[in-house]
Amino acid sequence: MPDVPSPQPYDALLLLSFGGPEGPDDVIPFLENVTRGRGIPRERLEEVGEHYFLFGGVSPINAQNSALLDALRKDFAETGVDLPVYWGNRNWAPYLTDALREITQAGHRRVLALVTSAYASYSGCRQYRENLAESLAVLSAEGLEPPRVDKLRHYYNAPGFVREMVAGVEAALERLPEDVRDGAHLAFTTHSIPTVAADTSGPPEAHGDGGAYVAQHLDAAGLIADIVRVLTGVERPWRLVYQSRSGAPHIPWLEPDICDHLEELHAAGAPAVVMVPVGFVSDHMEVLYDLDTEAAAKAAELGLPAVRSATVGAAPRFVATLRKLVLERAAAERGEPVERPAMGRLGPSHDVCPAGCCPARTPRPAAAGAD
Ligand SMILES: CC1=C(CCC(=O)O)c2cc3nc(cc4[nH]c(cc5[nH]c(cc1n2)c(C)c5CCC(=O)O)c(CCC(=O)O)c4C)C(CCC(=O)O)=C3C
Ligand SMILES: [Fe+2]
Repeated sequence: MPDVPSPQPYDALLLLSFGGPEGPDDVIPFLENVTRGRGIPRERLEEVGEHYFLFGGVSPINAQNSALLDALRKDFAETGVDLPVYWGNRNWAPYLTDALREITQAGHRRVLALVTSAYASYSGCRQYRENLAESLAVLSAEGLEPPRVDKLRHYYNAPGFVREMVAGVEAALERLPEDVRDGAHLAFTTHSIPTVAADTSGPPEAHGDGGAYVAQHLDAAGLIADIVRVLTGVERPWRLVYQSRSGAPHIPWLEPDICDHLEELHAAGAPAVVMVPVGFVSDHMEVLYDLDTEAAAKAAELGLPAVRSATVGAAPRFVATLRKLVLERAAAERGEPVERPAMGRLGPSHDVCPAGCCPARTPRPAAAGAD
């Protein structure tokens, strides 16, 4: 009899994401949820609200997560992985607390959380762990006995993520006019964050030379650029740039911005650019507005041929890599020896965030980590 892959000790997987508005009336309440106590200027909120209104007040992120949820369930069914998959968000329905309540009432005791952020950072890692702690506390206060929740390791260097991004860059290059294809630059983009948050991202011992956030993105981007070079036989210049900056202007955030980078490329005579959203796992608003709308308009204004490569979304190869990570972690929790596939130079991330990992400005209780 073939081995049946075991997810034990886990009895539920939780897809944990950001959430987004479903219509015009949701936009402001959603933005209020996102920015509660975070000191984002009012003007920035109004500006970001306009991005959503441009798309009928609907963020694409919920549909993207539904698709990922379906793809995970289908993959698990096909590979014999017996693990129910739930979904909860930080900022909009379905809310995390409701998902965890449902999980608790179904009798599940060990939950593995998969967050829709592939990298280390306060926003993409610890903040989700704080959300977990908060929701678990709410359930305890309701008299329920919530399950233990662990968090899956960062997957930016998992083979299925990297290979899917590579395939996306290859396909994007094909969409460029042939005469500029070989000369195209690769602009890898991710969410800008305050430089303070970048410098302290990841485990404390990783701080000091810029933090894990930038290091992990550089590792992934360099690797993708290198594989694309080998596959196409053409070496293309690449750079990691940033997008979606918010916060007050006097606080330093990671730079350069993608639009400034496009201007620089144009001034330097670059014939074309592929924008590679390496920092994002699906086509949510940051991708559809900041890249496909704003940066695309900037490139058009400059007369710079530009295409944007795909995010991994619910691609089968990405979903398969997530399943392997779930089974790897389950085996590790059972105390079995495991392979930890990882590409690039940094190696596999820790299973459990150590104390002081991606610290908050104001310390708050966090679950699924050492502190
Ligand atoms: C690192 C990172 C990721 C990637 C990791 C991950 O994917 O989690 C991410 C994802 C996302 N960010 C999103 C939306 C927003 N982020 C904001 C604000 C902020 N993001 C930050 C960082 C990140 N954000 C930061 C440091 C802020 C400043 C304030 C704060 O520290 O909170 C604001 C407030 C307005 C503004 O300032 O832009 C909004 C509306 C959406 C949903 C998109 C949709 O609706 O489709 C998604 C997936
Ligand atoms: Fe954000």
